[in-house]
Amino acid sequence: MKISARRDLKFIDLPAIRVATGAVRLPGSKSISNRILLLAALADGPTEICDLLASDDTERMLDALETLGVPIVQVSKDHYRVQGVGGQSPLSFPVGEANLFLGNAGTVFRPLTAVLALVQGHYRLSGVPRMHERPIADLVDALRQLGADITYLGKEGFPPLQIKPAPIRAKEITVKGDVSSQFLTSLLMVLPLFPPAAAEAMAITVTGELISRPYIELTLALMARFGVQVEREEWRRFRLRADQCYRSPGKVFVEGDASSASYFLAAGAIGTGPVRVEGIGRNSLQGDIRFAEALKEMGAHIRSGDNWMEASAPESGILRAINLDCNHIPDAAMTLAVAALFADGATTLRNIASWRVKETDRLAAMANELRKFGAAVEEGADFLRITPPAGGLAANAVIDTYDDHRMAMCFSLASFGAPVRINEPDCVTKTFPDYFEKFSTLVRT
Ligand SMILES: O=C(O)C1=C[C@@H](OP(=O)(O)O)[C@@H](O)[C@H](O)C1
Ligand SMILES: C=C(OP(=O)(O)O)C(=O)O
Repeated sequence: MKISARRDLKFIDLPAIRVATGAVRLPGSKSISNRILLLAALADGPTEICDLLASDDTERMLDALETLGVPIVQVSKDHYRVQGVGGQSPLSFPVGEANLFLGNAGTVFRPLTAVLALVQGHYRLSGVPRMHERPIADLVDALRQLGADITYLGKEGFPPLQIKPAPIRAKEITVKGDVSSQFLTSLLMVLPLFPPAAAEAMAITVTGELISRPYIELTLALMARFGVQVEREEWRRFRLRADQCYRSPGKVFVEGDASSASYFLAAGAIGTGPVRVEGIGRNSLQGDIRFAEALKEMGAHIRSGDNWMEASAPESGILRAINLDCNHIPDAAMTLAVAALFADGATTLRNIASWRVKETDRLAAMANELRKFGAAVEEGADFLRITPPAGGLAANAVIDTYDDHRMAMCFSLASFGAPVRINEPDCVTKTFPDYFEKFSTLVRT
């Protein structure tokens, strides 16, 4: 049965929800979709991509690649054919001069900066105002070590950027790992663009702690699908085996999005369940699959198969409070922060300083909005401690979403405790345009 949620462009009102059961097919993974689109463009020959995510972040990558002259055909709704422009040395795009608007998509802005810094063209890269507040200096510093000509057009260390042709020298470089793993991902993805002899001289050393490591594993796994093996020494040093270039795997399928799965699995864990997500399974490439382990620690029942996962609530109906290092699941950890409202004590989510430089300052935003339900929230430099309100969640809270898709999606779960209004719900278009429609098919008042 569908819930009757009132919705217009400005807000969505969710009634108090008691139960969540059923199954949803997940949208494609954002992280996999954008990596595969770029790898396909850099490969030699055509790649068929099935189950690609349709959302703002993937549209930004598709638009950028088309602007650069990469031939892309949409075969059907989520099925694309990309004609790679690789196989020439040095690599260049058919369009050597372009202005690219990349929205707020980190998985587009950072990797394209690295690729375009090497291809000897004139490019300007910009995004929404928030993208111009998200740091990129660590990546630019690493590319400058190779000789790249990159200028900050606004504030030093932040987009927008201008890239000009420059002599590039392959050499050993360093990159900081403690602000975003996307910088290392971007450098890894361009390793095969160097001519074979030069690639031998290339190595990337990470300085400082490397955060969000599963996303590096995802990058390496997808590069391997496109025929490129990277050798790594622990999480410190990465280099290419000689003489490798990207080769189209022919046809690739995009898994369902594990971060998007977290909202539905949490719904099952809070609201009776079982709730099943289809499109990811126990062998997923994505690190956010480990969100299910956190839910299990909170007492939820989890089952999984090759292409599905399912969550249901503990017999007691109440989740256990946890104390968890969430560095490996930075996106899905936001879902845990809202699930914490339904726990039997104070939940602590640690090692999430990167939240401050994402779609919004997520530590501050999350603390503000959780307090609207009467929760006691301690906001540390890199942690949150959430104590649920003793007498149940305050009714009719009005939640601001800060143009952050995950704020909108994870606060839908608060409706299991009380009616809630979510402002500006359309920010979900970044990764999951029909989130609220899918959510409403699972829940009952
Ligand atoms: O590489 C990726 O696909 C991503 C890496 C993570 O960012 P950080 O490495 O900045 O934590 C994650 O939050 C983001 O949504 C996607
Ligand atoms: C941090 C996120 O996005 P981005 O890829 O823009 O970094 C996210 O989706 O939660």
